[in-house]
Amino acid sequence: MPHVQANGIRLHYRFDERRDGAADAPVLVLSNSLGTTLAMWDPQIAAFTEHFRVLRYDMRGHGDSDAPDGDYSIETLGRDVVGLLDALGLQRVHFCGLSIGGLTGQWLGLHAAARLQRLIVCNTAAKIGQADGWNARIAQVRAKGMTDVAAASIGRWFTAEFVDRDPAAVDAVHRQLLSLTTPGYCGGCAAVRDADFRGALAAITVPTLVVGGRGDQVTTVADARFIAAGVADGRVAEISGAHLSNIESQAAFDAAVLRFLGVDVVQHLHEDARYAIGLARRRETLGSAHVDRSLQNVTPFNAEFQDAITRNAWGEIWTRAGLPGHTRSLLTIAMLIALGRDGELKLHLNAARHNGVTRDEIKELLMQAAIYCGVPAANHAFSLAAEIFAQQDREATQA
Ligand SMILES: O=C(O)CC1=CCC(=O)O1
Repeated sequence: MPHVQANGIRLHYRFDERRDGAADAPVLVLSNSLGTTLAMWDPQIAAFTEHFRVLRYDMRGHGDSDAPDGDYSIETLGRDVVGLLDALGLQRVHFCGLSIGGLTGQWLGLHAAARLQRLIVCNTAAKIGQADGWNARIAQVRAKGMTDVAAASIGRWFTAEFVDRDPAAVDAVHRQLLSLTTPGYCGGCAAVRDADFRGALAAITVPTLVVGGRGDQVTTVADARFIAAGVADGRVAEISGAHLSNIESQAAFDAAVLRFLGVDVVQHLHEDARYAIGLARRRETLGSAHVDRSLQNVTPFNAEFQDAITRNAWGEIWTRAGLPGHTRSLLTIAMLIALGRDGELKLHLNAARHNGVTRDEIKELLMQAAIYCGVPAANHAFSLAAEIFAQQDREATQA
């Protein structure tokens, strides 16, 4: 288990060479979230080492790195990274950090830009949470240890659907949380509590990708958009999943990061990965119940068609970064009205709410359709929409 002496502590790291052994390949550094270890990046290693040498480390207070007593700061965590790079003789790297790792990334973008080629900050914000909340969490861990906080974290970090689908992956993260010491975890909480980059983002000039999880309630897609709009050269990739989106939506996460780092993902994406990305996007838009029904109804006759829809419609087009899901839903409804395809139209009138489309927006769309598709088409669409809304209301009262 290699360690370096960096910024006054022993920092544990792991360096995975590129698959083909290219010693001069660019380096991608991965920085973990509060409460996890460098093992949180296990799902990424196979795809990332196809293209990069991958350096991951346990942030101070976590895993096998030293956990000194006292409050940490994001500046200290940033200087740990600079110390790690110096110790390993690495001048410039790509840096990818999640949550507190994304705060560290913002600090590096401001104070160590010369060391960065490209910056990726994931499931993070310019400011995460409020001081009161962090102080309460610190007090809870000091009084009772990690048990309750670990259970609550799992509830925030993954969607319920993922907890059911992949309990082993969730359990691995739970064990990382339980392995932490009180000083290590509380020191990290203090660093998050005190970090606020809201007024400083414009000074980050390194090209930056901000990855946001559509199901992330901790650091939202709105937080991701705020960072991307604030830095000089930013863009957002919205993917499925909650806070630990690299685990929950591995294929989409890998694709977003690799695309930003210049890998021709369309070429490189394995069909299984495209299927996984597509299935997650399809579930998110149409709802898991509908997708489960479709999968249960697969027959030898329609299996290849179902597979093609998942990979192409959902894995390739609905996941493209160029338009938000909200716009794609509105466009899809408009096209289905024009084509007069009632079955698909009802499906998307029902699903659009999952992409943030409101009933008022659907009404406006139907008014517009009355001009461009004709009054009979819009009239019919109004009655289908009314049917769908009534059904949604019935389901809401039954729930
Ligand atoms: O602990 C959480 O739920 C969220 C979090 C904030 C910073 C981090 O790394 O995780």
